[in-house]
Amino acid sequence: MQNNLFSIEHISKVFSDGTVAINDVSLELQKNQVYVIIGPSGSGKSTLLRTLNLMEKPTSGHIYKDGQDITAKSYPIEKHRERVGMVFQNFNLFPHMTVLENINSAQMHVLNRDYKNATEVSLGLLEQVGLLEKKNHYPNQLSGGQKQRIAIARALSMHPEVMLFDEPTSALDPEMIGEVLSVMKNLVHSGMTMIVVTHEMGFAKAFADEIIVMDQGKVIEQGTPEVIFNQPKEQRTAAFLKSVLNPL
Ligand SMILES: Nc1ncnc2c1ncn2[C@@H]1O[C@H](COP(=O)(O)OP(=O)(O)OP(=O)(O)O)[C@@H](O)[C@H]1O
Repeated sequence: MQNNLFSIEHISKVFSDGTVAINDVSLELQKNQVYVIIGPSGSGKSTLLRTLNLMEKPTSGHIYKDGQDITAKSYPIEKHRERVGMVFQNFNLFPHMTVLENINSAQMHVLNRDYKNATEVSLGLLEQVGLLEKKNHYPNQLSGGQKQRIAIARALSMHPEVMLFDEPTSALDPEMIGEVLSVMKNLVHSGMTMIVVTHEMGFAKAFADEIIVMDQGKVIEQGTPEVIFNQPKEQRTAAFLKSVLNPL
């Protein structure tokens, strides 16, 4: 199918201690769509996300991107990662580099852009995330929300085809969550696929084209926010949503 980005076919991930993190998952992910993966703690959401940039290699099954088997031994992982941006819960900025250097780094070392071109791209992205005035600061001079906005800018500097977000707001104080979600909101349908693991149900409801619900290593159902929130097929989905939406 022309709009297919990833075809995930029967993947499982068993860690060396025997934990089955993903248990026979198959999914089709389309270009320029927003997917939000939800589910209880330990259900395999992060592991599934990490298989898409091969930070975790499935123990069995295959993942195809644009028809090519990215799980094949011969597949060029580094080239793949250039096209797949990742934003982590804990930002992963380089502490010894300024904000500008953080965003320039991969552009210069991986894409071979010269300093002038990289800086031009970085300054544009800093403006986009509203942090131009912080360009000469170091990460430890920033709030958590600012660090995450810089991490998003850094991932965007590679002009990725797909952005993976692994609980991007869960390490933040509540008052900083909105500024990060607002940057993410502006990326929705901007030409890239977004795959987001989050407990922010407001984001899922407002911006997901499709919600993927996981439990115990399996995708138990998937559908539009309307269906998942209002008429979930699975009792486990209803119970999970109740626990996060009405915890008391
Ligand atoms: N490197 C690892 N070695 C062994 N087990 C692991 C490893 N990474 C994750 N797991 C286990 O795999 C299962 C799935 O973990 P994963 O982090 O994917 O779940 P999750 O749904 O993202 O959870 P959370 O919402 O708490 O982040 C869990 O039981 C976890 O303990």
